[in-house]
Amino acid sequence: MSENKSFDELLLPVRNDIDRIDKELLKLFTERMQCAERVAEIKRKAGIPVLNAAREQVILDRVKKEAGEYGDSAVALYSAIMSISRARQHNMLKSGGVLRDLEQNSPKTLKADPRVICQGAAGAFSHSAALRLFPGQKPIFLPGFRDVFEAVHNGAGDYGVVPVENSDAGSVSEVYDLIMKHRMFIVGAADIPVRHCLCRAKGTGAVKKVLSKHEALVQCSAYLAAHDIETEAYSNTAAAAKFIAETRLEGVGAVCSAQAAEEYGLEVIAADIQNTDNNCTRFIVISREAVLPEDAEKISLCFSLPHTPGSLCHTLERFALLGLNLTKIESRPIPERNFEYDFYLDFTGNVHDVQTLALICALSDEMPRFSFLGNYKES
Ligand SMILES: O=C(O)C(=O)C[C@]1(C(=O)O)C=C[C@@H](O)C=C1
Repeated sequence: MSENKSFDELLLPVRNDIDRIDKELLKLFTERMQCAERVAEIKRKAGIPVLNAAREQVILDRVKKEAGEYGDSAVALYSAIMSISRARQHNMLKSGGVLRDLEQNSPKTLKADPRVICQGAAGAFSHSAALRLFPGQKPIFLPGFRDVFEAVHNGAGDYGVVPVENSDAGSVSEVYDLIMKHRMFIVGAADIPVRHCLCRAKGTGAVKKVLSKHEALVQCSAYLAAHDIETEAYSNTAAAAKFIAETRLEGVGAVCSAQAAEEYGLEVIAADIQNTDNNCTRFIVISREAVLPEDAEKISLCFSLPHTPGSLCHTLERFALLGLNLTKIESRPIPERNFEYDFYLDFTGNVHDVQTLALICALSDEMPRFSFLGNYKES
């Protein structure tokens, strides 16, 4: 430090330079945005899409080359500038018309007195979830997830209640795939605490093997391994309980809820055998039509991304720019497309918010595949 000057005094001239440069940058940024608006008007007349990936690549290659040692940083900066440019154009062109119609015209409340479909049998965790989500309704049980989706798809039921994720065992991938296959909307969600019991038919001997849903067996893996109990996957926890109550197979037990044990008159040998104390499963409500409450708080989307460097990062940045909090991201392989993926994204937000709707509409226009899955309340 020079003899008599403070750090502030030393910084002053360089900060003055930065302020002067920022002023110029801002002026140029504003001018560039006005160019983007002119481009949008031309695109409106010509009916061409906002995104032009080839043009963006030409710009990115050029700035990388011209910025020398700052090449990669310049690419990051220009990617952000062009993302903002696209967002402006999408707003002007009111992109994503289908989604805007959905936001305007979808019902805001769930149907009264609906027919609710669940997988499994009475006493299943889906049953608890259905009672939490639709108090007073008597759900209809079908054997598989596929049956639940088909029943809702063909109108035999209004809503289906299915699990999507467990805090210990992770996602139920079959359900994610069925959501896409049947183009269902998610219209509600609830987190249900999951406590498993080891049960047997009264009067049968020591349990050597248990039947239960695959996910439940995973959630109880530590206990079952410690007690040398063989496992066999069954369609559902409560269905397994019902099966062993009916067949009374010697040495065969079930892993199920205390309610299922009671429902089918089983003896509980050990309670709370799950690996973790706060074991919890998230259930969603699926529907053929969207329901978009004014106070919905969670949005789910599914999209694929172009195979370009940083495409996921730049997409997520757009959520950050609006202060939207991502609560889940998951990738699933796209059937028949080797090593290409759909991304499932959950974030807190409401589609009736103008900026959030604009972002979703912009993404729907830009992504190779895009589905808005729903905006719902969590109970
Ligand atoms: O040149 C265009 O077509 C534009 O829309 C402008 C612009 C940009 O900001 O440079 C924005 C979006 C396109 O994806 C490509 C480039």
